[in-house]
Amino acid sequence: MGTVLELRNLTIEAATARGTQVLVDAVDLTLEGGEILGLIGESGSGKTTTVRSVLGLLDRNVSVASGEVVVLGEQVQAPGRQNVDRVRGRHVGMVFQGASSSLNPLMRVRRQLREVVRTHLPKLSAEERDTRIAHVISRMGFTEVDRVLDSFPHQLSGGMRQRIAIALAVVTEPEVLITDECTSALDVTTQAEVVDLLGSLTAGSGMGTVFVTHDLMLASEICDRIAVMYAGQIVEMGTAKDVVHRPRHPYTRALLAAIPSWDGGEIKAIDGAAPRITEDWTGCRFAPRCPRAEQICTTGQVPWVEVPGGDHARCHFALENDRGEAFLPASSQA
Ligand SMILES: Nc1ncnc2c1ncn2[C@@H]1O[C@H](COP(=O)(O)OP(=O)(O)OP(=O)(O)O)[C@@H](O)[C@H]1O
Repeated sequence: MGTVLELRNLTIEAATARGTQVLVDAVDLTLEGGEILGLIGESGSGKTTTVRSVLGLLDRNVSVASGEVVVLGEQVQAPGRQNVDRVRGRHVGMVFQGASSSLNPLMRVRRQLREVVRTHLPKLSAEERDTRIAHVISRMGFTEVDRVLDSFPHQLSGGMRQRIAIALAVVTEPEVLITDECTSALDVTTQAEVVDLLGSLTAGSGMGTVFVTHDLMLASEICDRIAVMYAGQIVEMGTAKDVVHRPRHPYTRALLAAIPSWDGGEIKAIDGAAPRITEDWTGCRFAPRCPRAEQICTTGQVPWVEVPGGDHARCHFALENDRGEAFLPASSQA
């Protein structure tokens, strides 16, 4: 289906009163049409900044310092260059936490959808536009299409509103869908419905979805691949199955250990906090909190290690567990 989004060696910095802070550091990611890529990590790890760069929505003091963002083969972000307007809304759709950020409370759903289609697909006739709108609403799982289209947002439940927000994002049939904590404000049942919906919209389509969440278990349910972010870097990248069942980075293992009832055992919070990253930082960012850290981890570059099976981890000890024992081959761990 082809690559729809690439982040190449993307570094994003913020100018702050305390000097330059590196928010996203040399991130490489690709998204294929038809796949869901999870971007997960603790609050402050740089997930939102990463995806906002794709949408051209960085804060005024934040900018791309090096690298590039490429959508459908076209560079849309690079240092001193931003060309996002052509793709945003038309080729890149977005859904954020809480539908209220994308819905206009004063407009009926039908009018909101019409405005999006009119803006991004001006050549469609009124009839084609309305056919597309009715179609997208039924794809969202609504059976009473007209009733939903004639509603104001406040007349719908939270889960329905979030599905309308998704409809607004996909009505133009974008190749890239960015979702940022789009299920966080929902109860568990509604969350599952929205996750299923994203799965069915993406699978087998030409659209790739980036699913940003702090919830590793939720990501493992919906995503094909998962990228784990820590202090601005991708520290592990692999298939969802491998990242959850054979985590290669101590941070990923710590995230899993912090999940209630993951293995029925004790929940272990990750002590300490992620460091503030400046341009002269060296060594592994997780080393101060890592149970496996040794002297080598505190200086120099940390290698991006390919592990058998094709996944990657940014760790000197990616081939060992926290006790320093070599991992068994995947085939013997089932
Ligand atoms: N405009 C800004 N100026 C300075 N620092 C910023 C700015 N915006 C974000 N940051 C910092 O960048 C880091 C990454 O923030 P970001 O929101 O991308 O993380 P996140 O992983 O998405 O977290 P969350 O889940 O809480 O949204 C944080 O330390 C944050 O404080």
